[in-house]
Amino acid sequence: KPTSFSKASATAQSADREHLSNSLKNDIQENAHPNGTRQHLPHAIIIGVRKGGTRALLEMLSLHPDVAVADSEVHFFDWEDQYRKGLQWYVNKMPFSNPHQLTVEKTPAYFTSPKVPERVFNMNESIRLLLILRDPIERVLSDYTQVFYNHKQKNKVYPPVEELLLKNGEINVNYKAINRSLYHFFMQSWLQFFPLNRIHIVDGDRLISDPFPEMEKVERFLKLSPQINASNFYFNKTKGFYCLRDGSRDRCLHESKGRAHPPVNSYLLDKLHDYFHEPNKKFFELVGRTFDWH
Ligand SMILES: Nc1ncnc2c1ncn2[C@@H]1O[C@H](COP(=O)(O)OS(=O)(=O)O)[C@@H](OP(=O)(O)O)[C@H]1O
Repeated sequence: KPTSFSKASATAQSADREHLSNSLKNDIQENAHPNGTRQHLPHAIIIGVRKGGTRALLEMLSLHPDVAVADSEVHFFDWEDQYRKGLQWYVNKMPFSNPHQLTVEKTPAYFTSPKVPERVFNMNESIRLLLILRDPIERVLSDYTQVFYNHKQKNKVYPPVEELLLKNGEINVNYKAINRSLYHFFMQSWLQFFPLNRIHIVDGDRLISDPFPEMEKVERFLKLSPQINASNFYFNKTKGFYCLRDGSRDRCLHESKGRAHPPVNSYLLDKLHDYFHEPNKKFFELVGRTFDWH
């Protein structure tokens, strides 16, 4: 059990716990399909980070025959109205799978949502968690780009990136995209409920540049037989990213994945590097590992 188990116990009276006891895990119907497949609570969850490469990770994991993935983001633990629907609702969102398969869902917002670590712990304290992180500055720019395009789709204007990143000449710490890249802050919350060896961190920058070795590590963490191969990946020059090859089927990620980021001048980049230096260091200490972040 995590060392902070007593902390979790102390909050056992919380509304969440009561809510969960109303939908006891034993009462859950693992809906059976006539073909023998069933829906299960997830054995592993990709908890984030937003824009870290969560979709790529899920798609790459689904190359494995012993993995069944929920295609859409479920947002069970982070959206109050969904969480109130209870675990049966959650199971109903899961894919039908064979007995030998692991069920996996991904919701990138879980990592940064304050109530989620305890809620996941209450469901299954020995669940395996996958966290994909990339250079915090790249993540900020990717986050900005995502929101920029969301606005564009609705014919709305969105401020230039510099305007959001800076306030009175300093990094705007209230800008959400900056805040979400403070990995050490959110990681601390997860480590209050889960030991480090239950959280596998995927290097999102490496998943982009050379996905196969990262996926081998994921297979090992999930105790899956090594079935994903280097031949499952090929570099698509037009897309500028690796795409997947599954039997004779080739597929790249959606065009919204791998978009160009706005150019940022070197003055602002230096400021961002300075700003993230300490938080990154704290994160490396927390997880006992370093990453090639600039
Ligand atoms: N193989 C491959 N193909 C395309 N894109 C890839 C791939 N591997 C990782 N990525 C990176 O994934 C980034 C999007 O991250 P997420 O899927 O976590 O975004 S989201 O939070 O679900 O919106 C996305 O961010 P952007 O480059 O900013 O679009 C990609 O850099």
